[in-house]
This record gives sequence, structure tokens and C-alpha cells, in this order.
Amino acid sequence: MMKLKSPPVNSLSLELLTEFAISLEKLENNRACRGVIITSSVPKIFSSGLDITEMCGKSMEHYTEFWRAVQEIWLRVYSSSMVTVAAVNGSSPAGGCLIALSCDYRIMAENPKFSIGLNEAQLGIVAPFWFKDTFVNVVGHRIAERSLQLGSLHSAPEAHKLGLVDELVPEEKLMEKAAAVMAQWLALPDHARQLTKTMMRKPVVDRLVAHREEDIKNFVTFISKESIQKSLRMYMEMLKKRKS
Ligand SMILES: CCCCCCCC/C=C\C=C\CC(=O)SCCNC(=O)CCNC(=O)[C@H](O)C(C)(C)COP(=O)(O)OP(=O)(O)OC[C@H]1O[C@@H](n2cnc3c(N)ncnc32)[C@H](O)[C@@H]1OP(=O)(O)O
Repeated sequence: MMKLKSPPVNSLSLELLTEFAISLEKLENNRACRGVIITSSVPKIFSSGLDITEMCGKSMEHYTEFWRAVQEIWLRVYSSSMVTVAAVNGSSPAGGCLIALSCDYRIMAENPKFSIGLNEAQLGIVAPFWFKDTFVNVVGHRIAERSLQLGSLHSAPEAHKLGLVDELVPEEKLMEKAAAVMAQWLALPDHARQLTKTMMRKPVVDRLVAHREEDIKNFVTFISKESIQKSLRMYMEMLKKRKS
């Protein structure tokens, strides 16, 4: 099991992304490990997505390093040879949702206050093509398009209805259910499951691998624009105001 632990809200900072990638690599290289459940040890939050402070007021070099780390974590989770189950035990916007979407199966705590979705548009930013492709592969083109254009965050019941999560279970049963799903998936021979997963996911993975440097350049150009920086600053202020 891998538990995201970066209070208060599990923002995906460069440090957390780097630790996450190293942990995944260790598991991937351990032949005895055939599956991983990804969850959070922060109450009510799975992950608040990419750490917005990493994308505000920093240098081009920093944005480059940060985006490479974001790409890396997606590539590792999405193309993992292990069975990956997301036990979504709290809200999961944007980058947090991407991690869940990149797993093989998603189980979410049945709490209507928890929400999940790719809400980038609400921040005035655009989800990159590989976020979009991952989303489309889970919910289909129409639902993904509407949800992305509106930057929707879906409540747990709504997310289940849309197919964004596979199952809802009472909060106290979440880990038990995740373990049961893992056992079901691990009952199959690894090679057949792994080849099938690769067949389904390879075109999307290959697309980023082929355009990785271009994608970094696009991100750095986009995020460095003063209008985008202003949107991000306003969003952070809104989060702080909402709190007080
Ligand atoms: C032309 C094509 C080019 C393509 C270019 C591609 C460009 C793509 C660029 C970027 C993609 C980004 C994807 C992302 O992941 S962006 C992050 C989106 N995340 C969110 O919108 C979530 C925001 N947070 C919340 O909604 C809430 O915090 C929530 C997670 C629901 C938790 O709520 P609550 O428990 O009430 O906690 P607080 O709101 O009080 O937050 C506690 C403190 O944490 C700070 N915070 C929250 N989220 C983040 C974050 N993502 N990054 C950094 N900091 C965050 C919040 O401000 C509070 O701070 P403080 O205590 O100092 O007030």
C-alpha cells in the first residue's frame, strides 16, 4: 500500500512527486510486489492536486523540473506493470484525480462531500492532452469533454454515475474493499493482464513519450504568461478567503 502523506492537503509538490516516483520504482523492481493500493493518510483529502505554489512566481528552470516530475509520475502509474487500485478516501481535484484515473480501478468513499474531477478550467488553466486522454479512456469522449470544459468537480455519487469511479463504499469499508478488489485482479496470471494493459494504454503513453520535451516547453510557456500567473494567484487568494 502507498499512502500519500503531505498535510494539510497532499498537494503534489516537487518533493512529494519525487518521493512518490522513487517509492513506485522500488515496488516496480520488487518481483514479489504484484500490486499497489494508492490512498491517503490525510483525513478527507486524497490529494488537492498539483501544488499551485510550484507553478507561481518561480523560474523557467523550476517549472521545467516540476513538469518533468509530473510527467514522470503519470508515466509510472499509468504504465505500471503492477495492479493499481486507488482507494479514494477524500476529495481529489485535478492532479489528484489524474492519479486516481491512472490506476486500474477506483473505489471511492461514499461521502457526498468528497469531490473529484479535472477542474483545471476553473483555475484558468488547460488540462494537457495526456490528462485529457487518460480521462477519455475512463469515461468516454462526451462526458470528458463536458466535464473538462466546465472544469467540473463531481460529488462521489455523481462521479460513480459518470463512471469516473468504479465503486462507492462506506468510508469504513474502503480499505477492506480495496484489498478484495486487489485479490480479484491478482488471481489472474500477471503476463496476460500486463500485456492487455499495455495494449490498452500504450498509444496514450507513447504520445507523451514522443512529445515529452515539447510538452514541457508548452507548459513552461503557458504557465509563465502573466495572465496565467494572475489567474493562479487569484485562485490561491480565493482558497485562503474561503477559509477565513
Ligand atoms: C495550450 C496548452 C498548454 C498546456 C499547458 C498545460 C498547463 C497545465 C497546468 C497545470 C495543471 C494543473 C493541475 C492541478 O492539479 S492544479 C491544482 C488544482 N487543485 C485545486 O483546485 C484544489 C484546490 N484546493 C481545494 O479545493 C481545497 O484546498 C481542498 C483540497 C478541497 C481542501 O479543502 P480544505 O480542507 O478546506 O483545506 P483548505 O482549502 O483550507 O487548504 C489548506 C491549505 O492548503 C492550501 N492548498 C490547497 N490546495 C492547494 C494546492 N493544490 N496547491 C497549493 N496549496 C493548496 C490552501 O491554500 C490552504 O493554505 P493556507 O493554510 O496557507 O491558507
